[in-house]
Amino acid sequence: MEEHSDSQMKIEKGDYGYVLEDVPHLTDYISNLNTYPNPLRFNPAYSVVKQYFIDLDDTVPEKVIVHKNDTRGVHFRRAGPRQNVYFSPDEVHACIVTCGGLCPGLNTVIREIVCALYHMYGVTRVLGIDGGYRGFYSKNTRTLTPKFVNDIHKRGGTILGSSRGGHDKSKIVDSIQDRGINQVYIIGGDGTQKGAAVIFEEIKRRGIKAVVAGIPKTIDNDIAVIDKSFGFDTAVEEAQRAINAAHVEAESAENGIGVVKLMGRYSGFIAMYATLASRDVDLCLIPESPFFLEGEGGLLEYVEKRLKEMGHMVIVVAEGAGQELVAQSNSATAKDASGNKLLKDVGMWLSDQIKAHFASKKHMPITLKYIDPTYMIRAVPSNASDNIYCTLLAQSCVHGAMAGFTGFISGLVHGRHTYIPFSRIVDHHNNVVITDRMWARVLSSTNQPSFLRPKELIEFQKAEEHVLMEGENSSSSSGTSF
Ligand SMILES: Nc1ncnc2c1ncn2[C@@H]1O[C@H](COP(=O)(O)OP(=O)(O)OP(=O)(O)O)[C@@H](O)[C@H]1O
Ligand SMILES: O=P(O)(O)OC[C@H]1O[C@](O)(CO)[C@@H](O)[C@@H]1O
Ligand SMILES: [Mg+2]
Repeated sequence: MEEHSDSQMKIEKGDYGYVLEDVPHLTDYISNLNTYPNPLRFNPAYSVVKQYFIDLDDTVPEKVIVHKNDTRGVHFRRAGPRQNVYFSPDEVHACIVTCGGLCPGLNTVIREIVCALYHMYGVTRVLGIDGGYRGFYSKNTRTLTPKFVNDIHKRGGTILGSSRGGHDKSKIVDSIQDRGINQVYIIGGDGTQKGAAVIFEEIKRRGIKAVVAGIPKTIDNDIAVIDKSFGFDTAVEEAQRAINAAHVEAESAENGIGVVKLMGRYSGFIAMYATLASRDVDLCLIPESPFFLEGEGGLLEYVEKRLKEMGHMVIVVAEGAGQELVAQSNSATAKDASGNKLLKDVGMWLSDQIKAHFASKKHMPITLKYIDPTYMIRAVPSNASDNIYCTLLAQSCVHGAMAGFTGFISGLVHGRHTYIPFSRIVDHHNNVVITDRMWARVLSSTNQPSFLRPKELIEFQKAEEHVLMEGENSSSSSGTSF
């Protein structure tokens, strides 16, 4: 195998077009490190497992749908415990931080990192950093023990608190160095993982023996490469409650309309999945699919038609949908502390537009109820399947850190736990591909028009072909496509 690496990527190439997009390791920049037998060998629960340790060469392919003449393509290192580790248990001083918006499952991930460190590896020093990145240099820490975290997975939010903004590289790495922290677990979204990559580079530059490991988080489910982000299923499940309420309200009134706004800043995965799960939705609007209100084939014409047919309708709108239309009536833009654009309230705007349209149609009075459950769907504790998923992500992350890997996130790729370099997930988002079959399923379930004129449709198809030719997997790189 020949090895190519630069500061961004560590790539190994093998036969038949095999590519390993590897993650950094402490030995890349520190020589003569001691190794120790993995303590799991002596753990009564795990020592009975036939082949518990991961083969050093195990990797997971990025693409599973292949053709006869395809090259083997990109692979990621398989996650899991290694025979030998690069830390002795009493040497480890770990810390955990949560950043960005809330997401169901954050507390489960915290709990399971602490428990894996204690129970699998015999580590007893774990710190919680309060209030996101700025907590490293402006707040007190708290000691995390299995007893302290025992019940936290039953609560929504994060016991550590979270924040946006406040990423100061030097102050954060100074704090890590001053406290003697040598394992940094960072849970957060794309912004957080960009920040984690910067921390990793600085730690490496200073030559410190400390690993940086991320667990990607966002209920929007738009993180590249991975099958699905934790908390997404819970959020979709919770969204059903709002959609049900909207349906009940709409059905009970003459020409009743229920409008539900769901999260999704750049991508419509929550809206799309909540719509498909519910089957009560007549119109689903997402950021990826443009729409227009007035005239033939427009949204208002469809609403009128649907009301005439059914007597009621339910609309689900992702918060990032139609932002360019809303901006025409309200052009002020603001940003949050992390520099993310603050969105206009498309749900309220859409409700007003629909009301105004029907106000002029005296023969067709409507009753519209607007439900905004945005924060309710992310503030709940994670459901059963997300709890298990969070547990495995946390354990994988701990195994990787103990094995000396650094600058990685732990993520599920086609059902296998892997270590993925930061650079692969921070550079672009996953989006709903509206020329994929999944979006077609939504259109056929709601019966809504696509709002795309033939010329626009051709442009979307061309853009998608271009992405595929560049070797990307489009939305099927995410396990959210079937
Ligand atoms: N490019 C960057 N470099 C360094 N730090 C960053 C960068 N982008 C964001 N951060 C830091 O990461 C933290 C979280 O970022 P952000 O508020 O964008 O949330 P996120 O992790 O993307 O999660 P969410 O899914 O809620 O958007 C903030 O403290 C922010 O300062
Ligand atoms: O109001 P906050 O906390 O900034 O979070 C809102 C954002 O968080 C997200 O869930 C991203 O994770 C977006 O969908 C949403 O725009
Ligand atoms: Mg983000």
